[in-house]
Amino acid sequence: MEKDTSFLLTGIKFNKKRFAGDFSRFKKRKQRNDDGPVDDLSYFKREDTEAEKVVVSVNKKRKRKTKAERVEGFSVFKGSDSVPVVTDERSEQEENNQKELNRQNERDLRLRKKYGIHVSGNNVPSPLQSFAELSTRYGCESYLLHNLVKLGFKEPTPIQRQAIPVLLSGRECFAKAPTGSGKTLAFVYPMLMKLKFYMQQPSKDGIRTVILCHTRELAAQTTRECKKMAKGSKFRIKLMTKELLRNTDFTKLPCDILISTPRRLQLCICKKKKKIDLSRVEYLVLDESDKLFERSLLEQTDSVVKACSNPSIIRSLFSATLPGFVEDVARTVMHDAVRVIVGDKNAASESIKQKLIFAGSEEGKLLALHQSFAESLNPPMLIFVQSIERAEELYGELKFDSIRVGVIHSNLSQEQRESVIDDFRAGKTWVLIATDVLGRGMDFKGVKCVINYDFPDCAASYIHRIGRSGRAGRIGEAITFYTEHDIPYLRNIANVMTASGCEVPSWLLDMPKKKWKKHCPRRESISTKPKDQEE
Ligand SMILES: Nc1ncnc2c1ncn2[C@@H]1O[C@H](COP(=O)(O)OP(=O)(O)OP(=O)(O)O)[C@@H](O)[C@H]1O
Repeated sequence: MEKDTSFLLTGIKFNKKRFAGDFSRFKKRKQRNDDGPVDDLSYFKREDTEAEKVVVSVNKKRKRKTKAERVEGFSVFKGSDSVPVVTDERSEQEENNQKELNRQNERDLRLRKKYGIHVSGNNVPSPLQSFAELSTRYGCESYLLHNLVKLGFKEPTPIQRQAIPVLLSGRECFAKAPTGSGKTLAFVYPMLMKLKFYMQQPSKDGIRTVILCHTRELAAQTTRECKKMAKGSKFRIKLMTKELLRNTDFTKLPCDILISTPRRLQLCICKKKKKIDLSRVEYLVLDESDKLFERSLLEQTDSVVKACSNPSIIRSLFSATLPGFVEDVARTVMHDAVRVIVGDKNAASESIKQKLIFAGSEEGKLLALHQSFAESLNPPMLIFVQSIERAEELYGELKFDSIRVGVIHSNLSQEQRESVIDDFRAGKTWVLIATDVLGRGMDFKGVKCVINYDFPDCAASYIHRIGRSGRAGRIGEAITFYTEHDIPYLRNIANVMTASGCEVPSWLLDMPKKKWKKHCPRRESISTKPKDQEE
């Protein structure tokens, strides 16, 4: 039965004779749909012309190509597969556009291959060929480009080439790139570019960006880097300090970028009065994201992520290590994200020469350390131990030697920690003994050598610790002492070494694999005193 559509034409006098041609076309379509219900959606479909069929098939090929680009087995970051629907007739212009698009895709693939960039996700934006493209493609303000020049950065690093366009195109980003490869700039710079529109009239919308860092030291360092990159702008960049936490009415805090540890920010969220409002945050960065999602920080991180409730928020997760559980978390919080992986998944930075030394016993470690100082002390140097107690013990052993040594761990006050770091940065101390509190994220430019005095507790911790050297393309050295306790886990380190291009003796690779849970064995105390003289 024909549906009565006459109400659509009420009040219109229709000259059927004059528009007979058009009228007959409508009639034909009606007839065709007499077979089925008129309100079927197919009523609105029209037959593809031959030209359109060609375009559609080109689009299908494009669609397949985009999918092939994804890293296999990774389906988290699926989203809008927004291949444009071509409805108009194909013109010469469109054909040229398609050719240009294909050329662009090929250029992107070549560039990614050259820099070891792997991407997954839909319609991933083209990587940057140079920093100049920030201006030509994205209209970056000149003061920001000048800041890059002042910082001496000539070329983007691989992670910057890909992550910056992803964030600038308003996509969420899940990124893994080697230690010391410039991830901080990769997430700070696009933020500064996106926030630019408010520069003339600072926003009164409260906090617009949050960067979470796992330690106060890293938060302080990131704040400093942000300020360097934003120099010349009016951005209000704030570090969440103890004082700010205690004395601030957060309902009135003018702030564009807030950098904090999850613990301090959680305290502000839970405050009874004058508490912080994060519901308007536009950008949330979880730096060292795998650490932030570890059990010790998970609850605090989670409450910050929840408090940043703006539905159009752009979140990004950055780290040099990317275990499966972080991807699982990403699945639950991110939407239409792009995943960017630079280099091998389980590798350390390739510019670090890695060595394993069998020290036999605790005594043997101390001897080996003294020997390496005597042969070639190559400061500045970092020495990692597994506990606060052992850090103090080793400091006690070395402080009377003729080398300038410092120690840092979480039992020191904030002021003491800051002063130790300042001394190390200024070259007043040459050797810094540290627990894992300094194992991640810290950028001491000149560190030439890292010694793992105590074997690290997991592969990720190994990668981050040794990554304190060999930063920004410099050459570094990493020496790891091991004793009988550590032998079952040697194979895991050997795997990292192989993945980062280091030569590893074949006997090491023949060792059985052992699933690595937190390895923190009881070790004899560090002491040169004969046992009967120890207190
Ligand atoms: N494009 C660039 N060219 C040269 N140096 C750069 C560039 N971008 C960043 N750097 C420098 O590289 C060093 C390492 O950067 P950053 O601390 O961001 O590394 P990262 O990838 O976050 O390392 P980690 O994983 O250890 O935290 C810094 O000293 C930074 O100033």
